[in-house]
Amino acid sequence: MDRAISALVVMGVAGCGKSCVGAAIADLSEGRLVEGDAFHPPANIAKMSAGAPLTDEDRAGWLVRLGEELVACLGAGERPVLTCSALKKRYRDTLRHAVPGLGFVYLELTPEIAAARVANRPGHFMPASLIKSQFDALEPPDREAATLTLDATLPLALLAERASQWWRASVTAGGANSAQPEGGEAYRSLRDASGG
Ligand SMILES: Nc1ncnc2c1ncn2[C@@H]1O[C@H](COP(=O)(O)OP(=O)(O)OP(=O)(O)O)[C@@H](O)[C@H]1O
Ligand SMILES: O=C(O)[C@H](O)[C@@H](O)[C@H](O)[C@H](O)CO
Repeated sequence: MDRAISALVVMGVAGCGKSCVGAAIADLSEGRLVEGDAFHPPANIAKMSAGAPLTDEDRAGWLVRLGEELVACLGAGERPVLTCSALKKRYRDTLRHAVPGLGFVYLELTPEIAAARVANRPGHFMPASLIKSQFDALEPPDREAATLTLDATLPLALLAERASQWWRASVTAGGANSAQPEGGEAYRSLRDASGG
């Protein structure tokens, strides 16, 4: 069944730019920004603040809650842009189960840059010491349907424009092209490597 991308998840490790890029995409696309971190239970925030990485169990309820929030937004006629690390494929599948046809924008960067960004962000609960565990858990969404991989070091405005263009294209293709992974551009796993 043809399906347009109704909602976006901006994903990647801590420090990749999910909040900044997600907000910029929401502005450009008349979407509603949903900050995934706001839905972590206090125990998860306390655990990360103490320098301990989250486990699959820690994240399970959080991901279900995020799926519910996406459904509620769509039910209210909004276009949600969710920021969520979504590090593993099964995490992304939990969100896809809640919202079929979900699009993922993956902000890719190196551990070194992620650590530097997290270290230079005073007042945020996430310590740079957890960056390695983020990459240890990361399963890049290569070859998964409806995913766009972007270089997280590109200028913020360019990242937001490319993601918004891709989302707009998916809406168009949803009416005309197959939703199969090999179908329209919006449904393939794309890597935008054209640089700045
Ligand atoms: N494209 C970019 N170029 C340069 N710096 C960026 C870019 N995107 C984000 N940053 C900077 O990197 C830091 C992390 O950005 P942001 O908080 O949006 O990442 P995040 O993925 O939401 O992090 P977390 O998952 O830890 O909340 C911030 O200081 C931000 O200003
Ligand atoms: O899945 C995770 O390990 C967590 O969601 C982290 O990614 C934090 O939410 C976020 O990055 C805070 O900085």
